[in-house]
Amino acid sequence: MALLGRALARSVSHLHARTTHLHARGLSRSVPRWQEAAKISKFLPNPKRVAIVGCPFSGGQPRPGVDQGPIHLIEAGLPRQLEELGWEVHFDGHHQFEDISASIASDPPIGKLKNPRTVSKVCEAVAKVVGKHAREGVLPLTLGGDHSLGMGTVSGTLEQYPDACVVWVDAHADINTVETTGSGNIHGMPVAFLLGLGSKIEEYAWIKPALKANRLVYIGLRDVDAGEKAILREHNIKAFSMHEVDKYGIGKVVEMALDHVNPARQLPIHLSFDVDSLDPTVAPSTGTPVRGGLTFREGHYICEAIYETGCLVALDIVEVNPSLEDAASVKQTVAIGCSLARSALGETLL
Ligand SMILES: NC(=[NH2+])NCCC[C@H](N)C(=O)O
Ligand SMILES: [Mn+2]
Ligand SMILES: [Mn+2]
Repeated sequence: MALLGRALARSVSHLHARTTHLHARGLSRSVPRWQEAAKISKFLPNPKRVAIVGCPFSGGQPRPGVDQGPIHLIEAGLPRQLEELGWEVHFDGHHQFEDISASIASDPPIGKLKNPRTVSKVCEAVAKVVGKHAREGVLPLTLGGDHSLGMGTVSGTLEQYPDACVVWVDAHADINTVETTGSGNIHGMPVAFLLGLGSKIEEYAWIKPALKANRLVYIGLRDVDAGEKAILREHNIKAFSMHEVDKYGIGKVVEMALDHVNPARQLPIHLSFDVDSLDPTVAPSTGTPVRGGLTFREGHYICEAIYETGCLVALDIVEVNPSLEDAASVKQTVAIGCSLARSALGETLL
Protein backbone atom coordinates (compact mmCIF):
# COMPACT_ATOMS: atom_id res chain seq x y z
CA MET A 1 0.00 0.00 0.00
CA ALA A 2 2.76 2.39 0.99
CA LEU A 3 4.54 1.42 -2.18
CA LEU A 4 1.50 2.14 -4.29
CA GLY A 5 1.07 5.48 -2.59
CA ARG A 6 4.61 6.43 -3.33
CA ALA A 7 4.33 5.37 -6.95
CA LEU A 8 1.18 7.42 -7.25
CA ALA A 9 2.78 10.44 -5.65
CA ARG A 10 5.68 10.11 -8.03
CA SER A 11 3.36 9.91 -11.01
CA VAL A 12 1.47 12.98 -9.88
CA SER A 13 4.62 15.04 -9.38
CA HIS A 14 5.78 13.79 -12.78
CA LEU A 15 2.52 14.91 -14.32
CA HIS A 16 2.86 18.26 -12.66
CA ALA A 17 6.42 18.73 -13.89
CA ARG A 18 5.49 17.72 -17.40
CA THR A 19 2.39 19.86 -17.77
CA THR A 20 4.08 22.85 -16.17
CA HIS A 21 6.95 22.44 -18.54
CA LEU A 22 4.62 22.22 -21.52
CA HIS A 23 2.59 25.20 -20.36
CA ALA A 24 5.74 27.22 -20.05
CA ARG A 25 6.46 26.50 -23.70
CA GLY A 26 2.88 27.16 -24.74
CA LEU A 27 2.43 23.52 -25.72
CA SER A 28 -0.35 22.44 -23.41
CA ARG A 29 -1.77 19.01 -24.25
CA SER A 30 -5.02 17.49 -23.06
CA VAL A 31 -3.26 14.22 -22.21
CA PRO A 32 0.25 14.52 -20.82
CA ARG A 33 2.84 12.41 -22.60
CA TRP A 34 3.69 10.23 -19.63
CA GLN A 35 0.09 9.10 -19.45
CA GLU A 36 0.08 8.02 -23.07
CA ALA A 37 3.29 6.13 -22.45
CA ALA A 38 2.02 4.60 -19.22
CA LYS A 39 -1.35 3.56 -20.57
CA ILE A 40 -0.40 1.47 -23.52
CA SER A 41 1.93 -1.52 -22.78
CA LYS A 42 0.33 -4.97 -22.87
CA PHE A 43 3.21 -6.53 -20.94
CA LEU A 44 4.90 -3.96 -18.70
CA PRO A 45 3.47 -2.84 -15.36
CA ASN A 46 3.02 0.81 -14.49
CA PRO A 47 4.90 2.97 -13.92
CA LYS A 48 6.78 1.91 -17.00
CA ARG A 49 10.45 1.32 -16.39
CA VAL A 50 13.32 1.09 -18.87
CA ALA A 51 16.80 -0.15 -17.99
CA ILE A 52 19.56 1.05 -20.25
CA VAL A 53 22.17 -1.65 -20.81
CA GLY A 54 25.22 0.14 -22.25
CA CYS A 55 27.42 -2.40 -24.03
CA PRO A 56 30.76 -0.93 -25.06
CA PHE A 57 31.76 -3.93 -27.15
CA SER A 58 33.28 -4.19 -30.63
CA GLY A 59 34.64 -7.76 -30.77
CA GLY A 60 32.03 -8.98 -33.24
CA GLN A 61 33.59 -6.96 -36.06
CA PRO A 62 36.97 -5.46 -36.98
CA ARG A 63 36.49 -1.67 -36.87
CA PRO A 64 37.49 0.02 -33.62
CA GLY A 65 35.17 2.64 -32.16
CA VAL A 66 31.78 0.96 -32.15
CA ASP A 67 32.43 0.23 -28.46
CA GLN A 68 32.18 4.00 -27.90
CA GLY A 69 28.65 4.10 -29.35
CA PRO A 70 26.82 3.61 -26.04
CA ILE A 71 28.99 6.19 -24.30
CA HIS A 72 28.07 8.80 -26.90
CA LEU A 73 24.36 7.90 -26.79
CA ILE A 74 24.31 8.37 -23.03
CA GLU A 75 26.30 11.59 -23.19
CA ALA A 76 23.85 12.95 -25.75
CA GLY A 77 21.25 12.84 -22.98
CA LEU A 78 19.25 9.71 -23.79
CA PRO A 79 18.34 8.88 -20.15
CA ARG A 80 16.88 12.33 -19.59
CA GLN A 81 15.01 12.23 -22.91
CA LEU A 82 13.33 8.97 -21.95
CA GLU A 83 12.43 10.37 -18.55
CA GLU A 84 10.70 13.22 -20.31
CA LEU A 85 8.58 10.66 -22.13
CA GLY A 86 7.35 9.46 -18.75
CA TRP A 87 9.58 6.42 -18.28
CA GLU A 88 11.31 5.61 -15.04
CA VAL A 89 14.86 5.25 -16.33
CA HIS A 90 17.46 2.99 -14.75
CA PHE A 91 21.04 3.44 -15.82
CA ASP A 92 23.87 2.68 -13.47
CA GLY A 93 26.86 2.90 -15.76
CA HIS A 94 27.89 0.88 -18.78
CA HIS A 95 28.09 -2.85 -18.49
CA GLN A 96 31.46 -3.88 -17.08
CA PHE A 97 32.77 -6.84 -19.02
CA GLU A 98 35.84 -8.54 -17.66
CA ASP A 99 38.95 -7.37 -19.50
CA ILE A 100 37.96 -7.54 -23.16
CA SER A 101 41.33 -6.65 -24.68
CA ALA A 102 43.08 -9.32 -22.60
CA SER A 103 40.39 -11.77 -23.61
CA ILE A 104 40.73 -10.93 -27.31
CA ALA A 105 44.53 -11.21 -27.10
CA SER A 106 44.22 -14.89 -26.17
CA ASP A 107 41.28 -15.78 -28.38
CA PRO A 108 42.43 -17.40 -31.63
CA PRO A 109 39.83 -18.07 -34.34
CA ILE A 110 37.65 -21.16 -34.24
CA GLY A 111 37.34 -22.06 -37.89
CA LYS A 112 36.68 -18.69 -39.48
CA LEU A 113 35.10 -17.10 -36.40
CA LYS A 114 37.02 -14.16 -34.98
CA ASN A 115 37.21 -13.49 -31.23
CA PRO A 116 34.81 -16.41 -30.71
CA ARG A 117 35.27 -16.94 -26.97
CA THR A 118 35.17 -13.25 -26.14
CA VAL A 119 31.99 -12.63 -28.13
CA SER A 120 30.39 -15.64 -26.51
CA LYS A 121 31.30 -14.57 -22.97
CA VAL A 122 30.12 -11.01 -23.52
CA CYS A 123 26.83 -12.11 -25.05
CA GLU A 124 26.18 -14.61 -22.29
CA ALA A 125 26.65 -11.83 -19.73
CA VAL A 126 24.34 -9.55 -21.71
CA ALA A 127 21.70 -12.30 -21.92
CA LYS A 128 21.71 -12.54 -18.12
CA VAL A 129 21.34 -8.80 -17.61
CA VAL A 130 18.61 -8.44 -20.22
CA GLY A 131 16.83 -11.52 -18.87
CA LYS A 132 16.90 -10.13 -15.34
CA HIS A 133 15.40 -6.80 -16.38
CA ALA A 134 12.71 -8.55 -18.42
CA ARG A 135 11.87 -10.81 -15.49
CA GLU A 136 11.43 -7.77 -13.27
CA GLY A 137 8.99 -6.20 -15.69
CA VAL A 138 11.51 -3.63 -16.90
CA LEU A 139 12.11 -2.97 -20.60
CA PRO A 140 15.79 -3.51 -21.42
CA LEU A 141 17.20 -0.97 -23.89
CA THR A 142 20.55 -2.29 -25.04
CA LEU A 143 22.95 0.20 -26.58
CA GLY A 144 25.68 -1.33 -28.74
CA GLY A 145 28.28 -1.97 -29.56
CA ASP A 146 28.17 -4.28 -32.52
CA HIS A 147 25.24 -6.49 -33.49
CA SER A 148 26.78 -9.72 -32.20
CA LEU A 149 25.23 -8.48 -28.94
CA GLY A 150 21.85 -9.39 -30.44
CA MET A 151 22.45 -13.01 -29.61
CA GLY A 152 22.67 -12.00 -25.96
CA THR A 153 19.74 -9.60 -25.95
CA VAL A 154 17.30 -11.84 -27.81
CA SER A 155 18.32 -14.82 -25.66
CA GLY A 156 17.56 -12.76 -22.56
CA THR A 157 14.18 -11.66 -23.91
CA LEU A 158 13.14 -15.18 -24.90
CA GLU A 159 13.92 -16.48 -21.44
CA GLN A 160 11.20 -14.30 -19.96
CA TYR A 161 8.93 -14.19 -23.02
CA PRO A 162 9.29 -17.53 -24.84
CA ASP A 163 6.66 -16.58 -27.43
CA ALA A 164 8.19 -13.18 -28.24
CA CYS A 165 8.76 -12.29 -31.87
CA VAL A 166 11.81 -10.49 -33.20
CA VAL A 167 11.76 -7.58 -35.64
CA TRP A 168 15.30 -7.24 -37.01
CA VAL A 169 15.81 -3.92 -38.80
CA ASP A 170 19.05 -4.03 -40.75
CA ALA A 171 20.77 -3.69 -44.12
CA HIS A 172 22.11 -7.18 -43.40
CA ALA A 173 20.48 -10.45 -42.41
CA ASP A 174 23.17 -11.33 -39.81
CA ILE A 175 22.26 -14.97 -40.36
CA ASN A 176 25.58 -16.44 -41.50
CA THR A 177 26.46 -19.77 -39.96
CA VAL A 178 29.84 -21.21 -39.06
CA GLU A 179 29.74 -22.74 -42.55
CA THR A 180 28.55 -19.75 -44.61
CA THR A 181 30.37 -16.80 -43.05
CA GLY A 182 32.91 -15.25 -45.39
CA SER A 183 34.20 -12.59 -43.03
CA GLY A 184 34.23 -14.57 -39.78
CA ASN A 185 32.84 -11.44 -38.11
CA ILE A 186 30.31 -12.65 -35.59
CA HIS A 187 28.12 -9.55 -35.89
CA GLY A 188 27.08 -11.12 -39.21
CA MET A 189 25.92 -14.30 -37.43
CA PRO A 190 23.78 -13.72 -34.31
CA VAL A 191 20.48 -14.71 -35.92
CA ALA A 192 21.89 -18.07 -37.02
CA PHE A 193 22.93 -18.82 -33.44
CA LEU A 194 19.51 -17.82 -32.12
CA LEU A 195 17.80 -20.13 -34.60
CA GLY A 196 20.27 -22.95 -33.92
CA LEU A 197 21.52 -23.08 -37.53
CA GLY A 198 24.90 -24.35 -38.63
CA SER A 199 27.22 -26.74 -36.88
CA LYS A 200 27.47 -26.38 -33.14
CA ILE A 201 30.51 -25.09 -31.34
CA GLU A 202 31.08 -25.84 -27.71
CA GLU A 203 31.78 -22.22 -26.76
CA TYR A 204 28.23 -21.27 -27.74
CA ALA A 205 26.47 -24.13 -26.00
CA TRP A 206 24.84 -21.68 -23.57
CA ILE A 207 22.56 -20.35 -26.34
CA LYS A 208 19.26 -22.14 -26.38
CA PRO A 209 18.05 -22.02 -29.96
CA ALA A 210 14.86 -20.48 -28.64
CA LEU A 211 13.90 -18.44 -31.68
CA LYS A 212 11.57 -20.02 -34.24
CA ALA A 213 11.96 -19.03 -37.89
CA ASN A 214 8.29 -17.97 -38.07
CA ARG A 215 8.70 -15.59 -35.13
CA LEU A 216 11.38 -13.57 -36.95
CA VAL A 217 10.93 -10.83 -39.53
CA TYR A 218 13.38 -8.50 -41.23
CA ILE A 219 12.96 -4.96 -42.54
CA GLY A 220 15.49 -2.99 -44.58
CA LEU A 221 17.67 -5.73 -46.07
CA ARG A 222 19.82 -4.91 -49.09
CA ASP A 223 23.20 -6.58 -48.56
CA VAL A 224 22.56 -10.26 -48.05
CA ASP A 225 25.26 -12.85 -48.77
CA ALA A 226 24.47 -15.73 -51.14
CA GLY A 227 24.64 -18.26 -48.31
CA GLU A 228 22.27 -16.12 -46.26
CA LYS A 229 19.77 -15.91 -49.12
CA ALA A 230 19.74 -19.69 -49.27
CA ILE A 231 19.08 -19.88 -45.51
CA LEU A 232 16.24 -17.35 -45.70
CA ARG A 233 14.62 -19.37 -48.49
CA GLU A 234 15.19 -22.75 -46.90
CA HIS A 235 13.64 -21.72 -43.60
CA ASN A 236 10.92 -19.59 -45.12
CA ILE A 237 11.98 -16.54 -43.14
CA LYS A 238 9.93 -13.46 -43.86
CA ALA A 239 12.01 -10.51 -45.01
CA PHE A 240 11.04 -7.10 -46.34
CA SER A 241 14.01 -5.77 -48.26
CA MET A 242 14.35 -2.21 -49.53
CA HIS A 243 12.63 -3.49 -52.68
CA GLU A 244 9.43 -4.09 -50.71
CA VAL A 245 9.83 -0.79 -48.87
CA ASP A 246 9.94 0.95 -52.27
CA LYS A 247 7.06 -1.09 -53.65
CA TYR A 248 4.56 -0.91 -50.78
CA GLY A 249 5.72 1.98 -48.63
CA ILE A 250 6.91 1.65 -45.05
CA GLY A 251 3.40 1.78 -43.53
CA LYS A 252 2.27 -1.31 -45.42
CA VAL A 253 5.57 -3.10 -44.89
CA VAL A 254 5.41 -2.73 -41.09
CA GLU A 255 1.79 -3.88 -41.14
CA MET A 256 2.66 -6.96 -43.21
CA ALA A 257 5.70 -7.68 -41.06
CA LEU A 258 3.61 -7.58 -37.89
CA ASP A 259 0.79 -9.58 -39.52
CA HIS A 260 3.36 -12.30 -40.13
CA VAL A 261 5.00 -12.53 -36.69
CA ASN A 262 2.29 -11.10 -34.49
CA PRO A 263 -1.09 -11.32 -36.27
CA ALA A 264 -3.29 -10.52 -33.25
CA ARG A 265 -0.77 -8.02 -31.84
CA GLN A 266 -0.83 -10.01 -28.58
CA LEU A 267 2.74 -11.35 -28.56
CA PRO A 268 5.71 -9.53 -27.03
CA ILE A 269 8.06 -7.85 -29.52
CA HIS A 270 11.84 -7.56 -29.37
CA LEU A 271 13.01 -4.82 -31.76
CA SER A 272 16.66 -5.11 -32.76
CA PHE A 273 17.59 -1.98 -34.69
CA ASP A 274 20.90 -1.80 -36.54
CA VAL A 275 21.47 1.83 -37.54
CA ASP A 276 23.02 0.66 -40.83
CA SER A 277 19.44 -0.09 -41.94
CA LEU A 278 19.24 3.66 -42.45
CA ASP A 279 20.75 5.18 -45.55
CA PRO A 280 24.39 6.23 -45.03
CA THR A 281 23.36 9.83 -45.73
CA VAL A 282 21.06 9.55 -42.70
CA ALA A 283 23.31 7.55 -40.35
CA PRO A 284 26.85 7.78 -41.72
CA SER A 285 28.87 6.71 -38.68
CA THR A 286 28.50 2.95 -38.82
CA GLY A 287 30.92 0.16 -39.69
CA THR A 288 29.20 -1.52 -42.65
CA PRO A 289 27.21 1.19 -44.46
CA VAL A 290 25.21 0.20 -47.54
CA ARG A 291 23.64 2.71 -49.88
CA GLY A 292 19.95 2.64 -50.70
CA GLY A 293 18.71 2.47 -47.12
CA LEU A 294 15.78 3.64 -45.06
CA THR A 295 15.05 7.34 -44.86
CA PHE A 296 15.01 9.19 -41.55
CA ARG A 297 11.22 8.97 -41.41
CA GLU A 298 11.01 5.32 -42.49
CA GLY A 299 13.35 4.34 -39.66
CA HIS A 300 11.40 6.32 -37.11
CA TYR A 301 8.07 5.12 -38.48
CA ILE A 302 9.07 1.50 -37.78
CA CYS A 303 9.80 2.42 -34.16
CA GLU A 304 6.61 4.44 -33.74
CA ALA A 305 4.42 1.72 -35.24
CA ILE A 306 5.91 -0.94 -33.00
CA TYR A 307 5.43 1.25 -29.96
CA GLU A 308 1.78 1.69 -30.94
CA THR A 309 1.18 -2.06 -30.76
CA GLY A 310 1.80 -1.92 -27.00
CA CYS A 311 3.82 -5.12 -27.41
CA LEU A 312 7.40 -3.85 -27.23
CA VAL A 313 9.31 -5.58 -24.43
CA ALA A 314 12.94 -5.07 -25.47
CA LEU A 315 14.91 -2.79 -27.75
CA ASP A 316 18.45 -2.79 -29.16
CA ILE A 317 20.11 0.16 -30.86
CA VAL A 318 23.41 -1.04 -32.31
CA GLU A 319 26.32 -0.29 -34.63
CA VAL A 320 26.73 3.44 -33.92
CA ASN A 321 30.47 3.99 -34.44
CA PRO A 322 31.60 7.48 -33.35
CA SER A 323 35.11 6.92 -34.77
CA LEU A 324 33.86 6.89 -38.34
CA GLU A 325 33.30 9.94 -40.55
CA ASP A 326 33.56 13.60 -39.51
CA ALA A 327 32.31 15.23 -36.32
CA ALA A 328 29.04 16.39 -37.89
CA SER A 329 28.28 12.86 -39.13
CA VAL A 330 28.99 11.43 -35.70
CA LYS A 331 26.69 13.95 -34.07
CA GLN A 332 23.96 13.18 -36.60
CA THR A 333 24.27 9.41 -36.14
CA VAL A 334 24.27 9.64 -32.35
CA ALA A 335 21.26 11.96 -32.43
CA ILE A 336 19.43 9.45 -34.60
CA GLY A 337 20.28 6.62 -32.23
CA CYS A 338 18.60 8.65 -29.50
CA SER A 339 15.57 9.65 -31.54
CA LEU A 340 14.94 6.07 -32.70
CA ALA A 341 14.92 4.97 -29.08
CA ARG A 342 12.51 7.78 -28.20
CA SER A 343 10.18 6.85 -31.06
CA ALA A 344 10.15 3.21 -29.96
CA LEU A 345 9.36 4.31 -26.40
CA GLY A 346 6.42 6.51 -27.23
CA GLU A 347 7.52 9.85 -28.62
CA THR A 348 4.93 11.11 -31.06
CA LEU A 349 5.07 13.92 -33.60
CA LEU A 350 1.90 15.54 -32.30
N1 LIG B 1 25.66 -6.29 -37.99
C1 LIG B 1 26.23 -6.02 -39.14
N2 LIG B 1 26.49 -4.77 -39.47
N3 LIG B 1 26.52 -7.04 -39.93
C2 LIG B 1 27.21 -6.96 -41.19
C3 LIG B 1 27.47 -8.34 -41.75
C4 LIG B 1 28.14 -8.28 -43.07
C5 LIG B 1 28.39 -9.64 -43.74
N4 LIG B 1 27.16 -10.25 -44.13
C6 LIG B 1 29.17 -10.56 -42.82
O1 LIG B 1 28.69 -11.58 -42.43
O2 LIG B 1 30.31 -10.26 -42.49
MN1 LIG C 1 23.16 -6.01 -37.92
MN1 LIG D 1 23.84 -4.24 -40.48
